Amino acid sequence: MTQDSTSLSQPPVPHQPLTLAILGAGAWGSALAQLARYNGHTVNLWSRRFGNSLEESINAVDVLVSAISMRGVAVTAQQLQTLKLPEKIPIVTATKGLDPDSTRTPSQLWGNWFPQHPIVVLSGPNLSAEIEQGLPAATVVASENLEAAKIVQTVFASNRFRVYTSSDPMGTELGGTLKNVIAIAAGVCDGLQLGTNAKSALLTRALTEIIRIGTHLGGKTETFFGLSGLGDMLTTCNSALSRNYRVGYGLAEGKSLEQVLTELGSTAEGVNTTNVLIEIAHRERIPVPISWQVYQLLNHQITPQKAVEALMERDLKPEFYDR
Ligand SMILES: NC(=O)c1ccc[n+]([C@@H]2O[C@H](COP(=O)([O-])OP(=O)(O)OC[C@H]3O[C@@H](n4cnc5c(N)ncnc54)[C@H](O)[C@@H]3O)[C@@H](O)[C@H]2O)c1
Ligand SMILES: O=P(O)(O)OC[C@H](O)CO
Repeated sequence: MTQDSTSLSQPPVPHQPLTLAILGAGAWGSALAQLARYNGHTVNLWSRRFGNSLEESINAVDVLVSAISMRGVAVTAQQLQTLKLPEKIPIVTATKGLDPDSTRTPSQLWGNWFPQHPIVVLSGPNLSAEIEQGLPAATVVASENLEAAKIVQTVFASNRFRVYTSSDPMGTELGGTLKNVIAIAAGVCDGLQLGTNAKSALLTRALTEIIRIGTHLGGKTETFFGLSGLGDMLTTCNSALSRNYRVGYGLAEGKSLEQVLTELGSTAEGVNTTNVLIEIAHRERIPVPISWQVYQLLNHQITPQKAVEALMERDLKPEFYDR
């Protein structure tokens, strides 16, 4: 068997066991902890509800990972600022959401609060239930500090989890965040049994919409065609394991949002993300027709059937505008 020539040109990677603090012992924090432990690393998995204090959990760690849902990020970071985080360690953010107060992404928030630390975004098609079963998956670690991204790559990469680096943290983060809005729409599409043609049309036009917003906010176009963009959209929009997809599916079945969220009993970031996204889109005057219908649906302004009609009856236009 010939060796992959690209691997010969890659720099040597540190394989020594590290100590990680993973904040958030929910579905994703627990799966990331399993991946890191699989590679022989020590993990302090912190929960606000049980176990060691935040101060104990971050003591002498080499890497900090945040897998907290969006609503807990600001409050946890504020707590962290009063503590002594080991100097210059990478902070990895794995949250897929937008801050409702500032409309900023988690990596922007972490970068603002901890300017001395390299910030790394971890995002990709990563349903935690599949990862915890040991099924193969891939993800992206993106940072302006490529050395930090490479460290995080080696922490998590294994024969069951392939990790790519990227120098586009904003694009990587926005792909994973914005697809949650589309996953709600995809759940509606399947719940109404609109067929395969409709689903393909929805996802293809949604990618155009994500790229329009994502590039406006600073992401690179090609990133949205990668694992953290198209890849994560395909996973989340096609799996009943996705909580955001289940929100849309439940709404199409005639359930109220409150009922769906109660039955879910877990984080569906797309609900908050839709509201923040529409605020950004209005402020920046970015057309987001699909996300707008999801927004109206979540805010009890329209039925699933009316949302489909509204999308189908929009003004006719070319698929692509000439540049
Ligand atoms: N589950 C997945 O498959 C998956 C995969 C990739 C990314 N993500 C993202 O990871 C994030 C977490 O998702 P999850 O699936 O683990 O959700 P979850 O509901 O299972 O867990 C959320 C975690 O955040 C913590 N948290 C919430 N509010 C908090 C607060 N105020 N203070 C401190 N901690 C708080 C909870 O205690 C819990 O540990 C989300 O942004 C999600 O989009 C999830
Ligand atoms: O369960 P969801 O909808 O939050 O999706 C989980 C991950 O984001 C999939 O990559």
